[in-house]
Amino acid sequence: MIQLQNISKTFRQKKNSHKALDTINLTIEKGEIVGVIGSSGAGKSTLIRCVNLLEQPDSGSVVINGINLTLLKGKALAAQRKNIGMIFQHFNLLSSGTVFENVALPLKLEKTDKVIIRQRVNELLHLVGLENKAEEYPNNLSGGQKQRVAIARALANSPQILLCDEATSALDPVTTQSILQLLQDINRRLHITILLITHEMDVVRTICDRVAVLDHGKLVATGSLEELAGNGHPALSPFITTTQMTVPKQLTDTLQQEYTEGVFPLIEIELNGNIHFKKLLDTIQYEYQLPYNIIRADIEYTGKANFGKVLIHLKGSKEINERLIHHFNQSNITNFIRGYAA
Ligand SMILES: Nc1ncnc2c1ncn2[C@@H]1O[C@H](COP(=O)(O)OP(=O)(O)OP(=O)(O)O)[C@@H](O)[C@H]1O
Repeated sequence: MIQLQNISKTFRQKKNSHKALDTINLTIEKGEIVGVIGSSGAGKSTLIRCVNLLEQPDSGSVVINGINLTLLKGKALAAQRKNIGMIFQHFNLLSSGTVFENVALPLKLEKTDKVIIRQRVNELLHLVGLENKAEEYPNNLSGGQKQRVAIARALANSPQILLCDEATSALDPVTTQSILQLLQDINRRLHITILLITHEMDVVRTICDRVAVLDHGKLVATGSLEELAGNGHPALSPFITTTQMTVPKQLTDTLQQEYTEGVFPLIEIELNGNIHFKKLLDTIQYEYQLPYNIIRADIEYTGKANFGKVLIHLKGSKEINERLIHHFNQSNITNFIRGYAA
């Protein structure tokens, strides 16, 4: 179990100081996969680096399986760190060493017997599906293969915890899925606790049991995606759809900001715990009996909840369109009129 208790960290540079982490309290149970999300600069890397004390917090405690790492130094700390593997966005492999040598490195540093090293490295390469690449150099591998080598190396000392700092951010979507599958497999087979940083909601949806949302150094929400999305938690919405939906060409030709005769509102609606897509369409179609066109839809489904955005062209009379928009406003359904088009 990982317990982060009242962790704070301020970076000071000349006259400037920046509080990167502000009194973070987070507990991660053994065997969990927890994703940390937050916008750029929110403190994600700093937080994950505090877990293995690559970054020393100014105050607070990092307690792992009951041992307070923040009180340890030197050899005692090094011994505890062996229990925590880490992988990075850019893999951080030794380009002058073969795949075998890269994976063997942590064991060599431990002065492990050569026969045992060979056996263990082969086991690890088998686990990550690279048994036939042992003698290759990292430069001859794809991004996904490099990350597999990094994962094998991170597991060399049989850690109970794996920290992943944007581990799939440099990979294409298909490779991302295969690395996530590998991480999930490792979590299940070896019961390794995984704490990962990501800015991709897909990563969270694919493998995380829980998500922790950081905002300006503060932990603003924790829970399963279903819980947070189901409650329409505002902390999640920036990671779902941040950009405005583009209006297609056939509508921009007649798009105008004010209502006049012959144009109809183009309305962007946010889907969250407050409103489900199906309920939204039922309201428009059956309750208000309003003709409409769905112009764009970007929807994620998690459990019973959905979240995302839809762009709808309401084609009713001026009065009924306005009544529906009033209903949205009264019901806390976030909406934004992008203009009026024919
Ligand atoms: N070594 C450092 N010295 C000074 N400031 C730092 C240092 N490391 C991080 N910061 C600052 O602390 C804040 C949090 O940084 P951090 O890298 O943890 O954020 P992040 O959420 O991981 O961002 P990103 O998604 O862009 O990687 C940022 O404002 C950053 O500039």
